Amino acid sequence: MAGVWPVAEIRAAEDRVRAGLPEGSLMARAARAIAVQARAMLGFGYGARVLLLVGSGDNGADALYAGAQLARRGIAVQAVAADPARVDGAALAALRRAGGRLIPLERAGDADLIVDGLLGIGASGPLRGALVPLVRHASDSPAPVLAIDLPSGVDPDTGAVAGPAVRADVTVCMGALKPGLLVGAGRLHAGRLLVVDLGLHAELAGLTELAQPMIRRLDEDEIAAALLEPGPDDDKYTRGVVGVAAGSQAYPGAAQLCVGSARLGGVGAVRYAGHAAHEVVRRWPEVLVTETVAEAGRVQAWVVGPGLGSTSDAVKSLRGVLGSDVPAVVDADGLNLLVERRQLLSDRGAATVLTPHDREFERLFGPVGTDRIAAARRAAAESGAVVLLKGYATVVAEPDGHCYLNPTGTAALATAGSGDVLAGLTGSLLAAGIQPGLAAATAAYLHGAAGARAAQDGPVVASDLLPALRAELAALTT
Ligand SMILES: NC(=O)C1=CN([C@@H]2O[C@H](COP(=O)(O)OP(=O)(O)OC[C@H]3O[C@@H](n4cnc5c(N)ncnc54)[C@H](OP(=O)(O)O)[C@@H]3O)[C@@H](O)[C@H]2O)[C@@H](O)CC1
Ligand SMILES: Nc1ncnc2c1ncn2[C@@H]1O[C@H](COP(=O)(O)OP(=O)(O)O)[C@@H](O)[C@H]1O
Ligand SMILES: [K+]
Repeated sequence: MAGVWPVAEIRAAEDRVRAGLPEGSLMARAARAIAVQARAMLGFGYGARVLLLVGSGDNGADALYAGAQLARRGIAVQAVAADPARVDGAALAALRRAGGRLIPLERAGDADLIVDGLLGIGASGPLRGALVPLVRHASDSPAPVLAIDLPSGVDPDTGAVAGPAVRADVTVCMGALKPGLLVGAGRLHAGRLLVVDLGLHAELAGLTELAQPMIRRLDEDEIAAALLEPGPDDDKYTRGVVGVAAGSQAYPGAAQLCVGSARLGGVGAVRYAGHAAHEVVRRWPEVLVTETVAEAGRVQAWVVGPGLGSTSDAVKSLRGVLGSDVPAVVDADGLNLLVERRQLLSDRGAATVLTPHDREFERLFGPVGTDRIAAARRAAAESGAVVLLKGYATVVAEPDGHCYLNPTGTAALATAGSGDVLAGLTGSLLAAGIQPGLAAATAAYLHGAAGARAAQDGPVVASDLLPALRAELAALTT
C-alpha cells in the first residue's frame, strides 16, 4: 500500500527526519537517486550532455548536487538558473568543483537529458517570471526530461496545471507520493514515477493516529487480496447475488454491458430487472431476468442507472433500488434522476456508491474545479455516499474523507459504454461482500487495467473490456 501525502504533512515529517540526521544527508540521498536514474536514462556515460534547470529552492539544490555526481562520471553538465542570484551556493560550488558550469539559457547547447529542478513541493500558483522560458526550453527540446520530485508547473496537492508545465518522461519523487503526481493533469505530466524512500515514510505513518493514511494508492497485491474467491462450502447464494436495474427499450446495450461485467466480480448469480430483459438473457443466458425491481427477488447489492432513461419506469427502478436495504451503485441516468430526488439518498440506511463523470458530478454537487480530490471528498461528505469521480485518474472518496487514487487506466476508456462496465463491476464486488470504498477502488483499478490490456490489441470499444476484465482477474488471482 502506498500512502499519498499532502505537502503540509510531508513538511512536518521532513522536519522530524532532518532533525535526526547530519546536515545535508537527506539531500545527499536525493541527489544519489537522481544521478542513478539520470544515468539509466542516458544509457551511456562519458561524453553525454545533461542540462540542469535550477530553481532557487531545495529542488534546485537537488539538481545541482545530482549534476555534480554526474559530472564526476565524465558527463558534461550545464546548469541554467531561474535566478542566478538565488541559487544554493554550496550546491553550485559542488557542481563547479566536479567540472559542471552555470551558463545563461542562450548558451545552452543540445542536451541528451534535461533535469527539471525548478520547483518541487515549494511551488505555489502558476509558474512565474524566469521559470517560464526555462520550461518552454524543455518542451521545445527533443531530449528526455527527468523531473525532480514533481514536474515544475504542477500543483503538488491537486495536480492542477494552470500554465506552462514540464512534461516529464520520468519523475523521481522524494520520500513520499504527493497527490499532484497521481491526479489531474499532474499524472500525465509526471510520466513514469519512481519513489525514493528517504526515511520519510515511518515519520509520516507516525504523524497520523489513523490505521491508514487518508489518501492511498492501491497496488496490485492489495487488489488481489481484496478479491474473494469461492471456497469449498460456497454455493451461488453465499457468494452473493447482484441486481442490475439498467438499460431500457431505447438503450438495451447498456444493460448488456452492465450485466456483462456484473457477472465477473465474484458473485454467484446476477439478477436483471428492466425493459431489456430479452436482450440480456439472449446475450447472457445465466442471468435471472424480471421486468421490475420489485419482482427481482433478494440480492446483496444493486446497480442502477446505466441506459435507464428518465421515464416513470426509470424513476420506479431508482426508487425500488434506493428503497432497499442493500448497498447500491448509482450511475449515469440514475445520477441524473437523483438531482431532483436527493431525499432518496438521505433516506438510505445501506451504503451507496455514486459513480459520476464530471458533468454528472456538476449537476449533483456543483463544478468539480481543479482539485479533484477535494471535490470528491466534498461530495462524499455531503451525500453520505462513496463517490467515485471518473476521469484520467479516477478518485474514490469515502464520506469520512478517506480517498483512493486509481493508478490504472488509459484514455482509450473514453468510449461509449465504458462506464456501464465499471458500474456493473462495482456492484458485483459490493454484492460479493467487499466494503463500499474498497469495492469502488478495486473496480476502478480492474476497469483501468482491463482498458490498458484491451488497448494493446487495437482500438477499444466497451464490449472489449469484458474479455479483458476476465483476463485481468485471471492474472491477478492465479
Ligand atoms: N521532502 C523532503 O524530505 C526532501 C525534499 N527535498 C527537495 O526539496 C524540495 C522542496 O524545496 P523547497 O522547500 O526549497 O521548495 P522548492 O520546490 O525548491 O521551491 C521553492 C522556491 O520556488 C519559488 N516558487 C514557488 N512557487 C513558484 C512559482 N509558481 N513560480 C516561480 N517560483 C516559485 C519560491 O520562490 P519565493 O516564493 O520564495 O519567491 C522558492 O524560491 C523538494 O521538492 C525536494 O526536491 C530533498 O532535497 C530532500 C528531502
Ligand atoms: N481521458 C480518459 N482517460 C482515462 N480514462 C477515461 C478517460 N475518459 C473517460 N475515462 C474512463 O472511462 C469511463 C467512462 O465512463 P462514462 O463517462 O460513464 O462512459 P459511458 O457513460 O459512455 O459509459 C470511466 O471509467 C472513466 O474514468
Ligand atoms: K521539479
